[in-house]
Amino acid sequence: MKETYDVLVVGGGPGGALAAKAAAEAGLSVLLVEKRPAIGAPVRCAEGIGKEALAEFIAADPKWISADIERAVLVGPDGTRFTIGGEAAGGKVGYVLDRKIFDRELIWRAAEAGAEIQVHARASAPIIIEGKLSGAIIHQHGKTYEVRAKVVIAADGVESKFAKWSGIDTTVPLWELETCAQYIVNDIDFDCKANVFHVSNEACPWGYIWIFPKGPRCANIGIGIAGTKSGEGHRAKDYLDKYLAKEFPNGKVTELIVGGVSVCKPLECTVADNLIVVGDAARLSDPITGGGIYNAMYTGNLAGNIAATAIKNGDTSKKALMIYDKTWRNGPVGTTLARNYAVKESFIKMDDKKLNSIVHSMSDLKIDDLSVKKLVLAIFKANPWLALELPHLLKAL
Ligand SMILES: Cc1cc2nc3c(=O)[nH]c(=O)nc-3n(C[C@H](O)[C@H](O)[C@H](O)COP(=O)(O)OP(=O)(O)OC[C@H]3O[C@@H](n4cnc5c(N)ncnc54)[C@H](O)[C@@H]3O)c2cc1C
Repeated sequence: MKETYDVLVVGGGPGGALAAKAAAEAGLSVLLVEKRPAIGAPVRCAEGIGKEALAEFIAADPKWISADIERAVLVGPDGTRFTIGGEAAGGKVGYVLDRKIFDRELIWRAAEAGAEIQVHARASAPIIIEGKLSGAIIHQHGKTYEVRAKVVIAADGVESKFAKWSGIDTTVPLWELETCAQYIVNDIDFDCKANVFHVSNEACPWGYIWIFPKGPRCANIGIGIAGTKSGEGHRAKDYLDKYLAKEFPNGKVTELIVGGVSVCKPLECTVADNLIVVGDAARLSDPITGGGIYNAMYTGNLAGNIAATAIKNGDTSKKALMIYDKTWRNGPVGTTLARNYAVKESFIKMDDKKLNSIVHSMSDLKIDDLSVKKLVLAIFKANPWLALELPHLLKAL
């Protein structure tokens, strides 16, 4: 590890990897530090991503794809199913990744572009000189390093501390932090071409249960519930155990993971002097699905490029970096997050009777793609009472 770099990236997930790659490709000296000893492990993810979203950054490769997904199925509290996909989705839909391999591939590409990668290297504090962020203290193998950088990219995920240390309020309200548990379940009979989402206040309050195939007889089966709904005897894992006992009593569990997903609004501002915040650290996971791989890749790539321009122009002030914040916020990522936050706020608090009514009406719908906007408009059409109950949601579309 050297003492000085142009860019220091904190975190080796998809956001950090894309940031490091973009900055290195622009000719900058880049150090990426990852606190865990291995990139991509342990996996804290259900690993689903849309095909088109993925293709923006990397061509699909069977070595890190676990399953090719042809349809999505929404299951209501009473078991009513709404399926979308197949021809209606133009044969696209998504993949379930193998993130242990996928995350390593992304990091490898950053390294290939020239970024230095250090694992088991934890950023523990920012270096502040004359009131300005100037690098970070890094701990690795019992040694402490002072690493200076012109720009730090905080890609340290949902548990992010770096932005907070640098003066940005990153607090996630407990009710907007989904607490998740997921098993890899083997030896099960199920539709291995479908990602399944169950909604039910009784079975998964203020969240959902997912079944994402990993292979013909194997799936990630998990649950996210609102932090405020979790407690002794009814933690995410307790709900998941109940679900598994009912739906897949003979499934063989080979892995358990737990984790958190923020479903709040993005940070009010994602830059500061010499700092850019990306991905989950910027609270950019989708408020409805909790998905954040694409948004992390998108903002990581953008951050690497903006950092390169700012450094070349000799101005890495908050004002100069604001173009990063404006670009993602005013583009498709920001507008989708804002709309889906409004959708989530309205739907999450509905009782099971209302959820059933919506899923029943959806099961009769004929819509031609997976867009949330089209789906919500169609639901409103079939459930006119929603327009009275949720007028602000129509405006947000
Ligand atoms: C149970 C669960 C299921 C999910 N399912 C999906 C899904 O199906 N699809 C989807 O798109 N998204 C899903 N997500 C969300 C997805 O995992 C994240 O949105 C995505 O990984 C964000 O990427 P990132 O690079 O911002 O952060 P991360 O991938 O979290 O990477 C951050 C990295 O920073 C490292 N780090 C943290 N602090 C430091 C430090 N101080 N020093 C050095 N390194 C540090 C961490 O170890 C970590 O490796 C799920 C999340 C959970 C918890």
